[in-house]
Amino acid sequence: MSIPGAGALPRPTPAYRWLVLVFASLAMFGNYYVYDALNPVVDLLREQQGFSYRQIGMLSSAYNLAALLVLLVGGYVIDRFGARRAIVAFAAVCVLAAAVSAAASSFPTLAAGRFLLGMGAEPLIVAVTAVLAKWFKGKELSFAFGLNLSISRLGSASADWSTSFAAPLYSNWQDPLWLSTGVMAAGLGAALLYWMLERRAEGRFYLGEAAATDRLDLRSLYRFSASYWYIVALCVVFYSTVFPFRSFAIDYFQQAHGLEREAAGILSSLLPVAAIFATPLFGLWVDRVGRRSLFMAIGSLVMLPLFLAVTYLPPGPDVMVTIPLVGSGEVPLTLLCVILLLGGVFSLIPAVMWPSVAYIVDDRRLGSAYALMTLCQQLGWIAVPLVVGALNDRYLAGPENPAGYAPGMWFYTALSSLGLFFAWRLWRAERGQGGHGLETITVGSNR
Ligand SMILES: C[C@H](NC(=O)[C@@H](N)CCCCN)C(=O)O
Repeated sequence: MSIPGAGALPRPTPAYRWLVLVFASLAMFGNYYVYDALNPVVDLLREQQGFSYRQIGMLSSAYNLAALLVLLVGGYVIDRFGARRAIVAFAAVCVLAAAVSAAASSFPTLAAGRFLLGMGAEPLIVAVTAVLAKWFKGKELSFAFGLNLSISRLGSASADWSTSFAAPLYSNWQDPLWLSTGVMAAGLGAALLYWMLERRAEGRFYLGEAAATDRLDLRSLYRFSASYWYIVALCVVFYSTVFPFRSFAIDYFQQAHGLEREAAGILSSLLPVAAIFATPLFGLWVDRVGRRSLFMAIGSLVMLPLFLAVTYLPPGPDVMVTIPLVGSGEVPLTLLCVILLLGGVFSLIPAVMWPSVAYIVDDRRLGSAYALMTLCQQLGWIAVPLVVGALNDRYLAGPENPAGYAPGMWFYTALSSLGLFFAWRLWRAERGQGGHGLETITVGSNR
């Protein structure tokens, strides 16, 4: 929407832009916290509610199913009502979803809460992306995206850390979820502050044309190149591996490796913590050197042996890991090394993969390209927790039978090898005649 007389208005000041980034990112902090708040209560849900691993997998998939449905119309809602209102509305849905989950007394109600969360959380991510594009286009857009993602990951890490700083809440599975409702309510507060900031900016600053949101145009399916589809395929298998692994990780560290809940939470948090720092750095590095498809292939190669390493390598000596102001825990050296390596991959691949799409797809279809990629991501991510949950149940995984977790780890490994295959195909395509410059474009080059 263009603003009348916009030409006469100044662009927003840098301080105003960065304040917008802070509030939009705090809403994302709440969003990622609520999603990950379920992970540390998996063992309690099994003990206190008698849920099977298959049901835990279904809770995860309920989120993705809702996200899949709502992403089809989310772009329309954002275009129709504006990102400003959409952010507040979707953040409010997340608060409601968190409260429904915390108050649930049965599996269907908890599943309904996670379904509702998918309806709010994924379009909230899309709306925040649209807001950042609007305020930062032609300015520090990549850096703003990087910082936004880092603050979001801090939300994920904080949910893991709640096993330490909110340890007394973990006598039952509901209190940690009430805490997550409070955190998301604060996120809604941040969304409202963002709403006020943008309203105040109207008539004072020129914000440019509203950016293309991630609106899905299914006709575009036929128009993308092979390189785009290799990236989408990598995105699907990469996130279908990492996110479900995270969903089960705290419980897995407790049951299969005998860690205390606090230590398991600290260990699991190292994945997003590594990403908080490393994602923007990898982004800056790749902008300088190019070689994007090669980096995606390297990331996929590093990931390949990690799930088998946690399953079959000896644990090694215990090491004390301390997170200042949060807590500390003793974790086996092998697990620590694997999670740090996985954290590196979790930083490298997203830092390279999402921006790479912008080099491959025409500007006018970028919104559609991202929407389609997110949609495909949800499809894979729906299926994998169901499979892993079923495998854990089928092979009677538990503290008395840690080997029962091995089939799930083999499944992650199979997905990782597919990821490596797609990354390799992308690398070959990009080195050939039809390459889009993923290997060559750098900040110094003229494209
Ligand atoms: C940038 C990317 N985000 C996504 O993949 C989202 N569609 C889903 C995030 C859900 C986190 N609870 C990422 O986080 O790497």
